[in-house]
This record gives sequence, structure tokens and C-alpha cells, in this order.
Amino acid sequence: MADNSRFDHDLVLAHKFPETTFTYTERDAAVYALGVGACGRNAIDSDELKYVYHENGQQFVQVLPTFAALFSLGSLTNGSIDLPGLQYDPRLLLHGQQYIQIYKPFPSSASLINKVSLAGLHDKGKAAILELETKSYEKQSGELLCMNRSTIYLRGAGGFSNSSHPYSYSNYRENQAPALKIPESQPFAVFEDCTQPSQALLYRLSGDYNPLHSDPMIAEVAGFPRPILHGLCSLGFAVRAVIKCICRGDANIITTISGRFLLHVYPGETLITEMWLEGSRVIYQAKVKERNRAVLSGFVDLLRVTSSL
Ligand SMILES: CCCCCCCCCCCCC/C=C/C(=O)SCCNC(=O)CCNC(=O)[C@H](O)C(C)(C)COP(=O)(O)OP(=O)(O)OC[C@H]1O[C@@H](n2cnc3c(N)ncnc32)[C@H](O)[C@@H]1OP(=O)(O)O
Repeated sequence: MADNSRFDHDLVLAHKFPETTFTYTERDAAVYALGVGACGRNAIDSDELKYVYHENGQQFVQVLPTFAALFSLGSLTNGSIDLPGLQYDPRLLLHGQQYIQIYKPFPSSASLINKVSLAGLHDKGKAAILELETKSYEKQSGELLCMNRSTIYLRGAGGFSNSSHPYSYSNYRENQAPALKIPESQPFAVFEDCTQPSQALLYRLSGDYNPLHSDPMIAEVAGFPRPILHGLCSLGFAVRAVIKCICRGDANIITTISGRFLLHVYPGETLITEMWLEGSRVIYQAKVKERNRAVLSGFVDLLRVTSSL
């Protein structure tokens, strides 16, 4: 049993996060798009070229909605979280879930102000779960662009509270959680895409430098035979599948993205994303073809569903 006597939930809860800034250019947006596999199968893909190139004389590259998840990564220390009262081994940290609300399409370059707060903290015995919420505002207009809620699964850091009443704090409504039932019916659409063996090395250039994704020795200490893919990279692949198959290439109709990382993915594996339509909600599940295992599931909410579907 880990010694978690220095894990102080009151101190964690009381922490006031400093405001941070994040500035990106369209080059960052394009490098990100390549990192999540845009145009990876087809360099002239008519749905995806606009994310990496000024296609058809368009003035700016467009920005994928999952780019939002990068906005507060600059607050991480080498891919981990440093908070007073939080006692854990950073090598055992895994990304558990990501929830994103998008209030307006992202400009191709911007300066943002991030306001971070604690959204949840739970003692699961074998693990502690930390939920961080980031609201990102455009610096110039003060307009709220998006909200991210990241769930961090800290293996070995649980057991910091009374086991008969495990500590659990959350400041948001249940219906925003990605836990959902995958329909038993045939999926409405299925999309297969290969990640590259170098996928994590490319994706990390977008700002998540946790060595778990690049360093074989760190991966081994974390319990994996080789580096694993960033959860947010897999999420980027799955949401691209939704944009292609359901949004008919129009990512601006996405309002909410939710994903739960069920199992790690190795760079180079093939992701099969299955999608079901329930009203204006797309439920999806991504599986790794080589191991036939579900690795990610969640939902994407749309403003409307294209009439041709
Ligand atoms: C300082 C400010 C900073 C702000 C910035 C925030 C940005 C944050 C971004 C952070 C990015 C960090 C670095 C990135 C790391 C990665 O990308 S790691 C790779 C991606 N992730 C994974 O590959 C994880 C895949 N999932 C798993 O391996 C497993 O699901 C698990 C997480 C190890 C859990 O499995 P297991 O231990 O078997 O759990 P269970 O026994 O089933 O359940 C125990 C309880 O935990 C709950 N739970 C289970 N899975 C998750 C999950 N994915 N997310 C959240 N919660 C989970 C589960 O419900 C159980 O709880 P109860 O139901 O209450 O019992």
C-alpha cells in the first residue's frame, strides 16, 4: 500500500491556480492536425487539407475542435501536475477522461487567458482521480472560447481517506460524465485509420512532453513494454472520424466532445472508430484492430445533423 499520509485533500481543494496565457499561430494548429493524423492517409484529403494548408485560396488554416485540449498544457511540469497537498508518483499518471465544450469556432491564431480550477477529487483506493477545469478566454475580446475538463488517473495515489467513506468531491453535473452505454445495434458509421510508429513523437511537439510517450525506460517504469500514445492524440483521431463520417467535414457544428480512455494505445496501431447517431449526439467507441480491444469511448454533440444522413 502506498504511503499517502502526505496527500492532503483539503490543501488540494484550497489551491488557487494562477491565470496562464497561451498563444498559438496557425503553424501550431497545422502541426497539431498532423499530430492527430489529419491527411495521414491521403495528403489531398478534401475534408482535412484545410487544417494543414491554405486550401483553395482560403486565407487561414482551419483549427480542429480537439485543439482546445492543448490550451492549458503549458501549466504541466514535464507532462505532470504539481499541486500542494498532492502526493503521487508522476510516472504512474494516466489521462483518464477529457470533456470539452466549445462556444465558438477557434480562430487560426489567438492569445488566450486560461482560468484553471479544481472540478473533482476522488479516492478510488488503488488510485486518486483529479479533475481540472480550464476556461479559455480570448485575450483581446474577453470572450469565452471553450471549457476543458481533464480527468487525471493517479495510479497508487488512492487510500488517502477513510476506506469506509472514500473521499469524493465534484463540482459539476453527472450528465457531463463520459460514462455511457455503447449501443448493441450495428454502428451508423465505421472509420479505420492507422497511427504511425512515430505518432507520439510528432504529437508531443504540440506541447505534451510527458516522457511516457517517448522514453522506453520511463514507459517500462510506468508498466508498459514501450512508450504509449497520448490519450489526447487518440481522441483527436476518433473525433476526426466523427467529423469525416457524420459532420461531412464541417467541424464547426461540434459543441461538445467527451472521451474516456479505457486502455492504452501503442503508436503504430490501427484505430477503428465505430459511431452511432442518437438525435444530435454521436456516441463513439474506438478499438485497436491488432488487439481487438476498446481503447476509447465517448460522445460528440452537434448543433445539427446534416440532412443528407
Ligand atoms: C496545473 C494545471 C493544469 C491544467 C491542465 C490540465 C491538462 C491535463 C491533461 C493531462 C495530460 C496528462 C498526460 C497524459 C497522459 C496520457 O495521455 S496517458 C495515455 C492515455 N490514457 C490511457 O492510456 C489510460 C487508459 N485507461 C486505463 O489504462 C484504465 O482505464 C485505467 C485508467 C488504468 C483504470 O483501469 P482500472 O485500474 O482497471 O480501473 P477500474 O478498476 O476499472 O476502476 C477503478 C475506478 O476508477 C474509475 N475509472 C476507471 N477508468 C477510468 C478512467 N479512464 N477515467 C476516469 N475514471 C476511471 C472507475 O469508474 C472506478 O471507480 P468506481 O466506479 O467509483 O469504482
